[in-house]
Amino acid sequence: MTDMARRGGSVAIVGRPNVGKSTLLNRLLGQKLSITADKPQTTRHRILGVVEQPGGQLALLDTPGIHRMRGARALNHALNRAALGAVIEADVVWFMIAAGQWDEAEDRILASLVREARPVMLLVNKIDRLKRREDLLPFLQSIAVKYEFVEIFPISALKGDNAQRLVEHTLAHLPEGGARYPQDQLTDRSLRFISAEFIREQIMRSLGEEVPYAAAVTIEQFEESPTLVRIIATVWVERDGQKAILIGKGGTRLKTIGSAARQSLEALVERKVFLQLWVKVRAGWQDDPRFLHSLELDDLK
Ligand SMILES: Nc1nc2c(ncn2[C@@H]2O[C@H](COP(=O)(O)OP(=O)(O)OP(=O)(O)O)[C@@H](O)[C@H]2O)c(=O)[nH]1
Repeated sequence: MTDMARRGGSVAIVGRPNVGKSTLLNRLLGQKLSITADKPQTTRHRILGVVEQPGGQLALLDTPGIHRMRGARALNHALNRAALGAVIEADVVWFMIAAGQWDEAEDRILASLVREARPVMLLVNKIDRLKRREDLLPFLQSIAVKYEFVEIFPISALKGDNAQRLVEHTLAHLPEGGARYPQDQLTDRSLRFISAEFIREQIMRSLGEEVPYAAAVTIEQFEESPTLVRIIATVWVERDGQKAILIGKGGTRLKTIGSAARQSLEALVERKVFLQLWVKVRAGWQDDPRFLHSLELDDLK
């Protein structure tokens, strides 16, 4: 097959927070690119991951979970905008839900997808979690009537069940000649950006409810050599109390976060990583357009 003939296109992965969108992206890439945690609203950006297959190329767009806006902080608007922006860019949409769960949030998301008129494949994730397998079929029947989905796919992003079939079926819906990224390109995000995300991932994972949502990471220094990547980063929080929690007694929590982030970065860059973290307070950053701009959170990316 010539390169010109290879099928390809963009696929937006959308759904409510925490259904497993980033887990699926990483699974299909065969490596971690998008951060995951057992908490809603982990993903804050649109993350491109390019999946190469013999039959073509999928440009997967992982998106922030679409959520109902409580209050109207600029950050929340940016998250929903990033998700819907990816849908507008996409040739096909993967609408992900968790097996057994369809309520008002799903109705709302579906309504916005219908408006954009893209072919929608429904992904029913976390089938490995179902206690009774026989519950799956009636659930699939009950959601099949919601919309004319192009296909409905039960999957497990975590275990990989049905993931390869999903890719093959999706390629069939993408145009010939649509592969647009070089075959060795993984993403359009810089290593610097991914580093900030990997640090944020560990904050999401190691702290309770409040602090992760008040935290943002910026990279102050990023130097690469063939053997070492040297990173100095600042973690921004909104209040002094959050700073104290993040640092922990005698600095232990920050140390644990830094060490876990360093390890996951080393796996990505296949080099040693030196990582230094600072914590600073910036009240109201979630409403500060200039700061959101510096986090690349003000565009449709
Ligand atoms: N059992 C099970 N857990 C899964 C599966 N897929 C994802 N998870 C878990 O669900 C949680 C959320 O996964 P994420 O991939 O971060 O979810 P997300 O949809 O990207 O979340 P947001 O960033 O909030 O939009 C994590 O703890 C995952 O390990 C699955 O197929 N089975």
